Amino acid sequence: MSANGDAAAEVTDKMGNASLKNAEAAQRSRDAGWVEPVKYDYDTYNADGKEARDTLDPDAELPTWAANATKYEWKDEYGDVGPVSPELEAVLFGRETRVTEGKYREKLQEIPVTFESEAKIRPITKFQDAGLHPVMMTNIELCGYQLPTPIQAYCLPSILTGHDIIAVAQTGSGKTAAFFIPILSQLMGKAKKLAAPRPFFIGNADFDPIRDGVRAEPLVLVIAPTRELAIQIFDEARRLCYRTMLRPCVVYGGAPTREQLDDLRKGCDILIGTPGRLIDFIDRGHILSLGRVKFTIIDEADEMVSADWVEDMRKILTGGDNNEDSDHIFMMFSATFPKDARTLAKEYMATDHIRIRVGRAGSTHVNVEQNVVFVDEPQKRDALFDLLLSMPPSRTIIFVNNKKAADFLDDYLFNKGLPSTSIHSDRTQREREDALRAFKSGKAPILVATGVSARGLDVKNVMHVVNYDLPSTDHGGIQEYVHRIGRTARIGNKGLATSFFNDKNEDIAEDLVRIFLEAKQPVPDFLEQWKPEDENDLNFNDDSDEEVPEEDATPGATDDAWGGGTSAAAAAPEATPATGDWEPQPESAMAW
Ligand SMILES: Nc1ncnc2c1ncn2[C@@H]1O[C@H](COP(=O)(O)OP(=O)(O)OP(=O)(O)O)[C@@H](O)[C@H]1O
Repeated sequence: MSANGDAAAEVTDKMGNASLKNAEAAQRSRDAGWVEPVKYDYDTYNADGKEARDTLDPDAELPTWAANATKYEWKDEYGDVGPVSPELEAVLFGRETRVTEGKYREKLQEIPVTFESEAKIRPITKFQDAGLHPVMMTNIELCGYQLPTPIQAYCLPSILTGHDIIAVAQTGSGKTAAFFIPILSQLMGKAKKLAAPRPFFIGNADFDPIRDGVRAEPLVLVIAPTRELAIQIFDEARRLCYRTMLRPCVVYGGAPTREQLDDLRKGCDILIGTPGRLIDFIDRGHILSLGRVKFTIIDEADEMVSADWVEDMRKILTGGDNNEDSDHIFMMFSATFPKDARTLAKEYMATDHIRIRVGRAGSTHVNVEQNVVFVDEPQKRDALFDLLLSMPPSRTIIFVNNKKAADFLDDYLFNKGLPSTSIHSDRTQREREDALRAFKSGKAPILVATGVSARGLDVKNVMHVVNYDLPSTDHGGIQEYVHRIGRTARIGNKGLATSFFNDKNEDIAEDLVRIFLEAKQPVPDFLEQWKPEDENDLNFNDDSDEEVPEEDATPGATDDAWGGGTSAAAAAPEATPATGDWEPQPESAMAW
């Protein structure tokens, strides 16, 4: 046999061995209880345009875009509250796919809250005490929210007094509902007066969005950094707007502009979007006007005020026909808020804004058990496979640091018979939505992701987060770590985070050790050298308030974690009259 022949035989042998090994691995995966992986149908799902589609199986079902998800559609004859829709209720509030409160919920309630405001506010202890609209109360009940979380306890009364707000609370602690409940409750019943004219389209077979549609003139604008997060916020809005005239819409890149446009033309009171697509629409003034916006909410605000987004944010907040009246309220929410970001954030806020912080900004939750194991780079793949097989199958997110690595690892796991899929910014939006759907439904309970998915994702029963690659300090660093591991242990559930560490990760070691010590997690020997001298004095640099001018610092506010403010009164909240029954807010409180 020629040398070439030998080489070819060797390659064939290697391939044979590899497939044998993969077959063995697949068998081990089945024995461990993982479901069979399902191949993604790229041809069907990515076929673009009618011609491409015509070549495919006509029965192949294409899922709808998340932006087109069903919502409550109001009819003029409804009066004040719309009738119940059992089918829609099942879709919106079904417990099978939604995160529900876990057994360790009381741990959420124990976290100390720092509240700074010139206004006297008393946190609520029950939703019934917040003076919410009755339809909102019913929707809260349908959501299964029995008690307000700490961030909600403070945000509800604060937002009802009409202040700008910066709110920081740990991952999975209900920040989305913390802003939507009070805002939507205030708008309920007033939507008819405030909203722009609506077209008649329900049941109107002749409805033509171009001919009959209207310009979208939302009252609420929510800006989020990623498409998946925008969709998720939209889902919460669909639930909390149920049976009301308030119509939520979501716009994000990668999905057909035309369909989002047609939806906007049916009327939009609550607009959620990612910056790029929002700007597209703002640039077309006949499609979207921000002139009526009363509430602007910036989610994951520390990310959105960073240099990466500065230009986009400027365009959105000042580039169109924005409502510049003083009654326009701004709010910022995040689980992390480093000092620099806080300083930038203040530029968007009124001087009398309220600051609410649950725990230390950027701390992790005790409900997450955090582990770190030393694994040399070449051993990581095998270590991951062994790790996945060493515990009962459960929804797992594996974070890597780049798109190539995500594809590569997804293929590796898939070839080993594990039910994986992946999500990152090089995948088409169709693929991203399908990946998430497969992950949520359990068809692909292993999701390989880049940092794009670190923030906000709220998926039921994510039991394990693996940092296959730890984030480097110049790409997200410890903040990203906090968001990543926050995909598990949401709202009183427990979860596990495992991070692979080796010499490449030394840059994050010190921050990681501090986070472990703060959360009372065991620090392994190989990280000992990064422990601070005094383990009881964890000086989180970004939690200090050094730039506060001395004359502004209030006594007792020395450990204020806000990056300062002109009059940071570290005030103990005081009483607001709590109404048990719904009473419309006085006009002065509504300010419009
Ligand atoms: N009061 C409540 N009681 C029970 N569950 C709640 C309550 N409020 C919100 N939730 C649920 O908690 C989950 C987490 O909420 P949400 O996604 O708003 O968290 P978050 O604080 O924004 O987290 P992250 O910082 O990771 O984005 C959601 O599934 C939501 O439906």
